[in-house]
Amino acid sequence: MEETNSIIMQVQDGIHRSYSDLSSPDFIYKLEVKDICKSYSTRGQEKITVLQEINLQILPREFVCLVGTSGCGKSTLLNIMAGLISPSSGEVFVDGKPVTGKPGSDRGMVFQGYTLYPWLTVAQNVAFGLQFQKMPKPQQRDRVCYFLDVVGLGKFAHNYPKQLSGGMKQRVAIARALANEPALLLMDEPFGALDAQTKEQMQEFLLNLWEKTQITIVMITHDVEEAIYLSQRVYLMGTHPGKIQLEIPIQLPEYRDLDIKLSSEFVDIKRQIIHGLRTERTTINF
Ligand SMILES: Nc1ncnc2c1ncn2[C@@H]1O[C@H](COP(=O)(O)OP(=O)(O)OP(=O)(O)O)[C@@H](O)[C@H]1O
Repeated sequence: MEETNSIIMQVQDGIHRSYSDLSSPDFIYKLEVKDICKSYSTRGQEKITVLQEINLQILPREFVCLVGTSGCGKSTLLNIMAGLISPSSGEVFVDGKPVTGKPGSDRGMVFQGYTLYPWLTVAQNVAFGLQFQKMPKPQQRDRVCYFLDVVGLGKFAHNYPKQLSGGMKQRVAIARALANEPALLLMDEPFGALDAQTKEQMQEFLLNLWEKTQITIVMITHDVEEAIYLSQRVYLMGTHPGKIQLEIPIQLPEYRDLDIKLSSEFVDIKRQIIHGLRTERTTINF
């Protein structure tokens, strides 16, 4: 392989996306987390440090998952990336620009709970953010139709959320985030509430969507198999305080089907991550 400074060196076999040359002076990470620390002051108790010196660099069009034991600070970190909460120190950059405000057209967010507005139709939910951009109505309609088709829900535009299954609701939430055309999608356990079968369908759907788009995705999950199946890199977070414990490049072909979960390569990676999580759990002092 020729590209010596490219992340594709980490991937064996299969078809690769051509990432830019990391050594180029013009190279800008899609997302860069620099020396992030976060402490909370709790009433009557001393300050707790939740995140300590977190540094991450995410490439354009990468799919990266964060895993870690409960309470290690994953959601806090994702919310800092989104600009929903401020770090105590350090900075986050998207496309080289510091993150200062709430998610907008550059950063989309999808949460675990079904965060749709129950009084709005599916189409109105997807259009919600577009109204704030003051986009003309015909353009809004086109954009909503397009993204409902992308998530396979074109026929449900006039339905209400209560008429949809859990997986369908999450697809609407993804369409709503995508409708703003973010270059970066931040997902906090988006499939955590789904049954095993729907979850696998959604994993296939998301991987397919990612393959078809240029989008960069950072996702939190408790499901180690999900993290390996979806991403190019997994970060294992340690706890008390939260920190990056291990970075695991996922050396699997980029185009994957669900059966890859049964392969020996996949199981080897799973073993590595599960051992990392176990070690972390046994070193926690409560
Ligand atoms: N607003 C807050 N004030 C005080 N402590 C907080 C606040 N938000 C989170 N914490 C604490 O920060 C730590 C990290 O929480 P966070 O939700 O980021 O963890 P997590 O890894 O996402 O957990 P889980 O996997 O269970 O969702 C926890 O100990 C939590 O109690």
